[in-house]
Amino acid sequence: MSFDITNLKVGFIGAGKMAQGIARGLLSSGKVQPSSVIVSSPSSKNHGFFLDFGIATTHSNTTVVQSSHIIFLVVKPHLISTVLNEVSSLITSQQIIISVAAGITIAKLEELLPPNSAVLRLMPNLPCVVQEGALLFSRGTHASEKEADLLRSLLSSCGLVEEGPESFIDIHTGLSGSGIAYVYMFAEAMADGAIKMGMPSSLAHRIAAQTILGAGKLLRDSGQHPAQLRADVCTPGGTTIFGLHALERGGLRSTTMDAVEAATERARELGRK
Ligand SMILES: NC(=O)C1=CN([C@@H]2O[C@H](COP(=O)(O)OP(=O)(O)OC[C@H]3O[C@@H](n4cnc5c(N)ncnc54)[C@H](OP(=O)(O)O)[C@@H]3O)[C@@H](O)[C@H]2O)C=CC1
Ligand SMILES: O=C(O)[C@@H]1CCC=N1
Repeated sequence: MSFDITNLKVGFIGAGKMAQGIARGLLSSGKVQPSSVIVSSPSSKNHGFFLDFGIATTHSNTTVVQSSHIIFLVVKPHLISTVLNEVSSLITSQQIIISVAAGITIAKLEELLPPNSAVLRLMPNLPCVVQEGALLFSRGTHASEKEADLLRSLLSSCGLVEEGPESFIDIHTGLSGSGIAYVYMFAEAMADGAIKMGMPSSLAHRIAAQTILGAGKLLRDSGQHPAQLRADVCTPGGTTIFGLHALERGGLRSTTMDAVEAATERARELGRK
C-alpha cells in the first residue's frame, strides 16, 4: 500500500474531544488540508468545531469510510463493535484503520474488520490540542512499517509519538491518557492550598498552571531524572523539604502509583468486555 501524503483523505468517526484534539494536531502539521478531512457523528453538537476549520461534517459513518484513506475511530470503547458492524463491509485493504478506543485490543478490531485490514491502535492524550500530546501506538497484523511511518508523520505535530508493543498501550492509558487528569487534580489542589493561605483564586490558578508547565518542560528538556531535579530544589532546612514531607505523610507517591495501576487495570477490563 502506498500513499501520497499530500493527497491523503482523512476521516474521523466520532467528533468529540479526542477527535478534535487529533484533528487540530493534524492540521497544524500542514501535511493535511482541512478540505481533505471529513468527520461523522450522530448529532451536530460537535460539528461547529470542525466547520470552523473548514472540515466537512456528516451524520453518516459510511460517507466517512467511502471518502477516506485513513480512518480514525474516535468513539467510546463500547461503541466500537456497533460502528464497525455498520461500516466493516465497506472497508478495503487499501485503507488504514486507527482506533483510539481505550482498552479495545487489536485482536478485537481485527475480528470486527475484513481479513487483511491494516489496523493500528493508538492511545493519544488531550494535549494534542496544544501540540504537546504523548501518543503511543502499536501495529496490527497487517500494518507494516509504511503505515507506521505514515501515522508517525501525520501525528508528528500532536506531540511525542512513540511505537511500542500492544501490552504497553493500556499502561500508557493509565500513565498518560488518564494521567493528565491526575495532574489537573494536583494543579487544583496546589491552587487551593495557595487560596487557603490568602492568595486570590485566579492568580493562584495561573501560577499553578505555569508551575506545572515549567516543571514538565524542565523535566523533559533536561533529560534528568525527576529525583535529581527534586533534590535540586530542596535547600537543607528550607521550605521545599517541609512541603515534600507533608506530601509524603499524605502518601502522594503511593497514591499516584495506585492511580496508574487502577486506570491500567480498568483499560484491560474494558478490553475484556
Ligand atoms: N478524552 C480523552 O482524553 C481521551 C479519549 N480517548 C478515547 O477516545 C475515544 C473518544 O473519547 P472522547 O472524544 O473523549 O469522547 P466524546 O464523548 O467527547 O466523543 C465521542 C464522539 O463519538 C460520537 N458518536 C457516538 N456514537 C457514534 C456512532 N454510532 N457513530 C459515530 N460517532 C458516534 C459522539 O457523537 P455526538 O457528537 O453526536 O455526541 C461524539 O462525537 C474513546 O474511545 C476514548 O477511550 C483516548 C485517549 C484520551
Ligand atoms: O477516561 C477514559 O476512559 C479515556 C481514556 C484515556 C483518557 N480518557
